[in-house]
Amino acid sequence: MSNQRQLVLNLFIYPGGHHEAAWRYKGSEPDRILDITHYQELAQRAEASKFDAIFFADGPALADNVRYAQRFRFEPITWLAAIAAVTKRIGLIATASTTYTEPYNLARLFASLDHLSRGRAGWNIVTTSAPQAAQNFGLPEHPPHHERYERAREYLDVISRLWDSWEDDALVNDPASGIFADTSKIHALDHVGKHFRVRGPLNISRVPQGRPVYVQAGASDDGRAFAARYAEAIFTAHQTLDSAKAFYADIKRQARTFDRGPDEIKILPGISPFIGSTQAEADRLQDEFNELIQPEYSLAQLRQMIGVDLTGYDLDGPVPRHLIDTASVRGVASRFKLVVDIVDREKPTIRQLVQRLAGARGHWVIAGTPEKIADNIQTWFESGAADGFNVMPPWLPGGFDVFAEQVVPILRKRGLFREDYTGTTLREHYGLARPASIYSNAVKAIA
Ligand SMILES: Cc1cc2nc3c(=O)[nH]c(=O)nc-3n(C[C@H](O)[C@H](O)[C@H](O)COP(=O)(O)O)c2cc1C
Repeated sequence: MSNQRQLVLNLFIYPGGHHEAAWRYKGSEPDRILDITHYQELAQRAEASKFDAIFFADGPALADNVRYAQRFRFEPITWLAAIAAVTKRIGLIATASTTYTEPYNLARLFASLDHLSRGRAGWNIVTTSAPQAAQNFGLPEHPPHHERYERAREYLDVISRLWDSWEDDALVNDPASGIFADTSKIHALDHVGKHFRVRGPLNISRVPQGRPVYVQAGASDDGRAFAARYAEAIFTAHQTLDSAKAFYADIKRQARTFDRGPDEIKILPGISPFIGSTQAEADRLQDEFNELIQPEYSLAQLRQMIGVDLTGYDLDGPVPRHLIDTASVRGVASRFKLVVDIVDREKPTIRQLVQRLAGARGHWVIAGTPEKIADNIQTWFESGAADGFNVMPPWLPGGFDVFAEQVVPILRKRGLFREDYTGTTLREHYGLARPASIYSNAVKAIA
């Protein structure tokens, strides 16, 4: 294996593809959106390309305008269990909310996924930004941002101790002696806090990875501080190299204040590539998708991001910047700023702006030849902007296939990406240590 620093590559699967109109594209398979074999095949393809993991986003509410786009959600942990059954190495990252779940239940779900997959589970920790979720849980309103993070911090302390509550050698399972478990190595938490009261211990032995890999995607001050303290991988959205470099440096700096080294956190921006044999062909492909967008959907998305409804405005006229009130941020603060920066930097028409966001909701969308995509990936990777990427194909499966067949070999030839797996767990793919239970002492480094 090359001892050169290697890229992390995840396949970020959005049912129907990341471009909002992907389901209408001639190369898509819209009728397979609820066909588990479609996702099993995608995972097998990602595993054949030696990707680190696949990842599903999630939220406990119908968050988008499903009249015009395939934006509903299956529950990802159950879906990943079916994918685990037909794969052996690829990591399996599911999103779950600290605001709308309870630590004990979620600890069991991820412990089951890590056991059944032999150590491939990752948890994308979200506090849930979609305010409509509150209505599904009997809350009068969506908890404010800072309160969600306060709850998330307590949540992480509790769930980490649940996963640690069986020491690694607590499970004996010895029919001869008749001892199944050494109960002196199984620990109650007796946690009483502001948000949770959890006695513990967990009702299953410690998982192969010790704990699932902690993934997070915070962007606000609270989010970044949380990520610097707990996250082992961070998903993030950036349009420019400079913005990505600034984020990368900030997180690594903050991690040091928690005595965490730079290799303990992998920073993974999203990239959504339109690939063609020439630049013109790649541009045409992107135009083909953008011609399929439906303004009713796009303007509703834009309203969620910047709090302004541009219905009725001339799509080929300028974005009315004066209507965007930067003093009172709407929606997800980081996405709000990202869109306002595009408007200020590029002065797009409304149509150009919604087309810009149609590809991946504010993530980096790039059209070009396989060499150009590989060059840009290498530049971000080598200039301190990324430890790897969440690959977000505009459409599936074709958008992933062309990346795997035409870009990955170039990265491999440049020594930037693995020829083959050297480990079997997600921690080993990411080069992360396996944490020991807090009830024992040494941190057991990976082999
Ligand atoms: C790649 C990526 C994936 C995300 N997936 C989800 C998700 O599945 N569910 C969710 O509620 N939020 C998701 N988010 C939003 C983040 O959890 C977070 O709320 C957002 O980046 C704003 O940061 P903040 O929480 O610090 O305000 C995602 C963000 C990124 C960049």
